[in-house]
Amino acid sequence: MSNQTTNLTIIGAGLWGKALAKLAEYNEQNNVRIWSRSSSESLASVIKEADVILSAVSMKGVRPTVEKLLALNIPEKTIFISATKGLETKSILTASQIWQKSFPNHPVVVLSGPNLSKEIDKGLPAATVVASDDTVAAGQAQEIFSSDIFRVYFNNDPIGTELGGTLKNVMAIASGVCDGLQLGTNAKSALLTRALPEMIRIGNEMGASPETFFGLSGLGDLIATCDSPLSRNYRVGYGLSEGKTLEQVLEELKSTAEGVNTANVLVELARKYRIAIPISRQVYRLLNGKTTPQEAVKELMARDLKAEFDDLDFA
Ligand SMILES: NC(=O)C1=CN([C@@H]2O[C@H](COP(=O)(O)OP(=O)(O)OC[C@H]3O[C@@H](n4cnc5c(N)ncnc54)[C@H](O)[C@@H]3O)[C@@H](O)[C@H]2O)C=CC1
Ligand SMILES: O=C(CO)COP(=O)(O)O
Repeated sequence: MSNQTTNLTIIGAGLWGKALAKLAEYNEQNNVRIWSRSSSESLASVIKEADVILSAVSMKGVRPTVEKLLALNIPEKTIFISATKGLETKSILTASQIWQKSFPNHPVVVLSGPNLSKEIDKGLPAATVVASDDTVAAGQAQEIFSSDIFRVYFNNDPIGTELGGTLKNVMAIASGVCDGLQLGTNAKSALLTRALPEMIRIGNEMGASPETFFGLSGLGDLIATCDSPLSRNYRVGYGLSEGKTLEQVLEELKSTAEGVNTANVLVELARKYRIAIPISRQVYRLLNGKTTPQEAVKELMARDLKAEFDDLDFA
């Protein structure tokens, strides 16, 4: 590991931005600054010396953040890291796609993995993935965050890495429903196992490598989020299964549950590219008051019988 100081500015001081700041500060060679909309300092002053700018804002904050930064003449060598897990309404772009389209000459890295912020805050061990077409930038991101409590892998499939974290949020809502209705371990196992090919089908259409979904950012994050009451998306599903309205659940949560918006965007994406998304579709219907938790389960069980692997393209 190099001893050179890296100036890192984190934008977004929510749960994830703060946890990432703590992880970066754990390594003494990093000089970390954190900024949010309510900060007293100007954005221009906190990014002035930045070698790396990490965005941990929620999906709806990505475009406004990008627009603020576009006005600030950032040197092309500055690396952007995107830690958001979501899809933009209308454009159907991921956060890193927005960053890369807006800053085509900058290296963009995705950071995603099974990383429940409350566990990370306690200093519990965890692992994640940094992914980029730019291997040097990915290596630098790896150095910033790697420590004896955080193991950072890299790959060169940013879209696959990002989609793992994004699509599992919808599955976590389904999983919360499954547990809330006390459907049992067999049902949960079937749900999570069938969730993976559904995520891979979407990934195939968006240019991701199927194998990425079997890694930490796919299967890893699916397991973490779908089996933990620390996950806000899981809690959305659990709350709905208890008969609460979505508004009630979100009010109680007082935090971001990206899966709600992602489910709505996914239905558009599936329509456009004719992708079968049976689980996500039931989540969408439930979130939009078009079905009940019990009815959604019945509909999934009544689907046409099919071969287990006939819809996966691993080519
Ligand atoms: N909390 C966690 O365990 C993890 C969260 N993530 C992802 O990180 C992202 C942020 O999540 P959290 O920090 O947990 O959410 P949060 O609700 O705690 O914080 C959201 C942050 O986004 C900012 N924001 C929202 N709208 C904005 C706008 N229009 N302009 C500028 N900033 C805006 C808020 O000021 C706040 O700093 C989400 O995409 C989430 O899926 C990823 C991994 C772990
Ligand atoms: O992405 C996460 C863990 O990897 C956080 O999940 P929630 O957004 O559902 O809390």
